[in-house]
Amino acid sequence: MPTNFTAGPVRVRVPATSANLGPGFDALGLALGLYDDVAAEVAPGGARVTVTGQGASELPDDDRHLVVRAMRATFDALGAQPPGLSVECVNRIPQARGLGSSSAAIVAGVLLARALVTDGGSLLDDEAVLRLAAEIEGHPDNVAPCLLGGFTLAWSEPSGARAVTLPVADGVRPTVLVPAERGLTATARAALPATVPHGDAALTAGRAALLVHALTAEPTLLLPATVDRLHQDYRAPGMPGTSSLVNALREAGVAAVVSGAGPTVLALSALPESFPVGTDWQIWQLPIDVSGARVARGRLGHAERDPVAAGRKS
Ligand SMILES: Nc1ncnc2c1ncn2[C@@H]1O[C@H](COP(=O)(O)OP(=O)(O)OP(=O)(O)O)[C@@H](O)[C@H]1O
Ligand SMILES: N[C@@H](CCO)C(=O)O
Repeated sequence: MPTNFTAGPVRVRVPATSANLGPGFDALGLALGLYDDVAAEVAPGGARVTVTGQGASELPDDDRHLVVRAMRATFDALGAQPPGLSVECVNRIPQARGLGSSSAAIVAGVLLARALVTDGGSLLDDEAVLRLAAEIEGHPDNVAPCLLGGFTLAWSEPSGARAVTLPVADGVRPTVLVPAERGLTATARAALPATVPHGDAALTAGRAALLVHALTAEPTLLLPATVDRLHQDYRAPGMPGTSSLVNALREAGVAAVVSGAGPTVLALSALPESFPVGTDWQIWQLPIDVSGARVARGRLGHAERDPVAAGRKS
């Protein structure tokens, strides 16, 4: 059992992620070049969280904050609970939009707690970090790309979540179309049926397999490869604007899907120049993040505190 915590703060940069990618429900995910920066250090008592950027006036500033909850769960796993925590968050990932904000917060918390415990890396290896983060989140398809970067395929075994990273072919250009309205993943999951027709399951399994090929080797197949029958139609009544935009983009030949549990739309191929998206949507072309979460020693610096999203092109 460790009893010592490292001196001084640690910080982490965590990417946004888009899960499902159409037919890969709870399995496929992509890390995107839009980041939250979080720093933490051990403090005398209680938890104090400061937030700037996304969610600044809305998120809790104490033990209820998701980063702190993930840190506490990790300290429990490591057998060493510090008296208190001081946490600073600079958030750029919009929350409850389908861009993996909760997974980013969880991954940040798990990695920060591990880095604050002396010898934390040997007590909790990277595979164990994935298992713990996926357990806290409830499914592995966002935490895997957030941790590993790139295009990931995640699955769960009796011992917990596992994931592999696959190379993405040139020519895959993610664009996210982000609405003002929010949608909680828990609500979107409650809209799913307990069973689906065999034909829908068979079609979606085939397209998920095709999607791995399309993303890694043949992007011209992205449109047929992103057909899903497991979740998007069931969730459409709860996000009609998202559903209409996905359908319109697909009719225009764009491989568009609901990002995660929505309501953001992810396009994996370029939008036609004059496509009428409407003014309700923010349109961001984002690079694929290939590094995943990055931990460093020290407080957030000037660059990490800059609220403008690095890599984001509107
Ligand atoms: N950076 C953060 N700090 C603290 N809490 C957060 C943070 N990001 C998300 N949360 C919590 O998670 C909730 C959103 O999680 P949810 O899983 O519904 O959406 P998401 O992760 O943004 O989308 P998706 O899982 O579909 O990609 C927020 O309402 C908030 O309670
Ligand atoms: N696979 C998850 C991703 C969102 O967290 C879902 O669609 O519910």
